[in-house]
Amino acid sequence: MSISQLKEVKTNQVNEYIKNVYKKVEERNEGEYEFLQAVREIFDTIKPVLYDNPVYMKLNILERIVEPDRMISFKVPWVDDEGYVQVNRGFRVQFNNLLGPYKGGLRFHPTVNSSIVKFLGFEQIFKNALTGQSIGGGKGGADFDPKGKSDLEIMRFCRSFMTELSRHIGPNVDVPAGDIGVGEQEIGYLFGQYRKMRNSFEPGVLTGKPIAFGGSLGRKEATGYGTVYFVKEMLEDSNYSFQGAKVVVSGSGNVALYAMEKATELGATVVACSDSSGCIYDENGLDIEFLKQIKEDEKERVQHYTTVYSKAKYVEGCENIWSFPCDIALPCATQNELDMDAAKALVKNNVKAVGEGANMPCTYDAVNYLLENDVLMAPAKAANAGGVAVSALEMAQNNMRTHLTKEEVDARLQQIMKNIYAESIEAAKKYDDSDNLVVGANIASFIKVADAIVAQGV
Ligand SMILES: NC(=O)C1=CN([C@@H]2O[C@H](COP(=O)(O)OP(=O)(O)OC[C@H]3O[C@@H](n4cnc5c(N)ncnc54)[C@H](O)[C@@H]3O)[C@@H](O)[C@H]2O)C=CC1
Ligand SMILES: O=C(O)CCC(=O)C(=O)O
Repeated sequence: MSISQLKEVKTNQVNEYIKNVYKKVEERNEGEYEFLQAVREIFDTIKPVLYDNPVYMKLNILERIVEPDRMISFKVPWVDDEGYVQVNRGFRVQFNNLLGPYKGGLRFHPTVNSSIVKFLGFEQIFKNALTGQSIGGGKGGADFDPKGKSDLEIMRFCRSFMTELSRHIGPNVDVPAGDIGVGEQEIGYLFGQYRKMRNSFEPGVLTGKPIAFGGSLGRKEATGYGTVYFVKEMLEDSNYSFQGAKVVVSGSGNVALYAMEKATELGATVVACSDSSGCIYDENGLDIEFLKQIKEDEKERVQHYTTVYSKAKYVEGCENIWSFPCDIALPCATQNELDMDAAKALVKNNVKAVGEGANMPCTYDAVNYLLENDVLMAPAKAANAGGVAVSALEMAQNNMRTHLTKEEVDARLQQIMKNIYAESIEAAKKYDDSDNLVVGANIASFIKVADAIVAQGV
């Protein structure tokens, strides 16, 4: 057999293996579109690694990686302010703990279901591997909508949620944190109930805690800052920077606010942001301090911004955010918020770079369209890994009963984001002969997890 024939045989074996495993994943997870989307993106990008390491196929790494260690689903009854009992469904997926305790956030949002939790948990495995810290992959949440609930209702919900979750987690077992709808306040209530259930003060069981009982300085800012640090590395490689750039950010929650703050600090003008109702736009730049005040302290909608800044424009409908011209787009709200139409609008307006602050914010076809049109693409697994990386620093501080300063955390975060960029670009060049960071981040993280599976046996 000639060398080219041999290569063809090997390529066919890889394609056949991937096709067969994906078919099983589809059958086992019918209708779980977000999860299937996340799996497909990994499978489509790691072919060269399987080609070079056939042992991964012999040991059936793909089928082992896509099946969670366990998926927990539970009832969360709670009493509303009118005295009625409400029931929600809670979830925790413990995907794998090959590299460290299961680690990943909790999301409280009405759309939470097993597909959402599994896609997030699956992404978390690879993201956490990229951080270079000892953390495995997990995620959780509930179909509870905190919007419009009183503080007391949120507290009662959190305490009921933790009553069940507490039996499945622990500082060396599984360490949840925040995500959409779960911030410092919810983590505080969850921690309070865990402490009561266990009669034990174990700060390392949750991250994103208030500073007073073991939270890390810099955790609140870490995901947004980290996204901007990653995009900065990517831009610099193309002789470009945030200085003077026009930036559009979707969302106005934890990730979005701190991405806007850091981009502004680096000399960019943030011209637009959004919430689930609509967008605000000001070509002269938004006042980020004021935005933080209305979102974090006053819990207002973004439209409220225009009551003080009358020159800013409010546009109904969050999907309109991508029609505002910009050099850099940072989707920081939710999954699949940037679709093909949005990608086309961005390309038409000559966008230079897209940095994913949210998890899987771009649809599969949008990512490919952006790449085909030479837009620099910072994929979520790499770009938003700063939050969980600082969570791991919080765990380390809790273990050692010590505190890092905000400056120390920020310096560590910057170095971690630089390392993730370097590893991802190196893998892209080695396996894909390209600068494609989507491929690079997937391959760099996949190899770490696959090697751990091999080393730890069946
Ligand atoms: N909080 C963290 O440390 C991390 C969060 N992420 C991801 O970042 C994204 C945002 O999370 P957080 O900022 O923590 O949540 P958050 O609850 O603080 O904020 C979410 C924001 O998005 C807005 N929103 C929801 N759907 C929207 C839509 N379709 N269009 C525009 N805005 C919309 C909400 O109004 C809110 O302002 C999520 O995808 C999350 O999984 C990723 C890594 C870490
Ligand atoms: O800080 C953490 O543990 C998790 C953050 C998170 O949920 C994420 O990276 O998507």
